Amino acid sequence: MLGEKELIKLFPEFKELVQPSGIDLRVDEVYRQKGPGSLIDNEKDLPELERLESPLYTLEPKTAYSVTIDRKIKIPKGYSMLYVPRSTLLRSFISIHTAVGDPGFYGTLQFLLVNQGEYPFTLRRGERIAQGVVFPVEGSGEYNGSYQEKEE
Ligand SMILES: O=c1ccn([C@H]2C[C@H](O)[C@@H](COP(=O)(O)OP(=O)(O)OP(=O)(O)O)O2)c(=O)[nH]1
Repeated sequence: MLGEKELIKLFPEFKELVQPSGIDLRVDEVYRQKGPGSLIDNEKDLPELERLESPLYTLEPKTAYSVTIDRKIKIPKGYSMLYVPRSTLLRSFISIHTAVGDPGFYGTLQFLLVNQGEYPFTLRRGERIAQGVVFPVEGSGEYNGSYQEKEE
């Protein structure tokens, strides 16, 4: 796992968010599901989303939300990222579900956030909700899938 010094070199645009062993990630937009979806023969039909008004998001009990992270990230070739929740959210009955960040990915990260509790939870746009931890990967190629965005 990479530490602070290496992380600042690899992710200079996240400098102020670098922690001893990861990068803090802040919530940007929050969406509710608006319709059905499917995955059949690897054909994706993602559910329609409805954006919640910011900056104060009210997360209703037993409800799932799709959330974006507040700046685009470039994962350099030769490295992967895993995303883990901020423990304050877990202590508040909020879970965050994430996948792997691939070498070469550029774009907006999107996580699933679920209020598992019995009461509403209020989250402000820009709060830190997760941490990305980075590992070197040997012999990797680069991600070029459907969520890859064009680098500016
Ligand atoms: O929780 C996560 C984890 C990763 N990513 C980003 C970075 C990752 O490189 C990219 C693609 O993730 P993955 O390979 O898991 O997605 P897929 O469904 O297999 O996409 P594709 O079909 O385009 O390969 O999405 C997220 O937005 N959220």
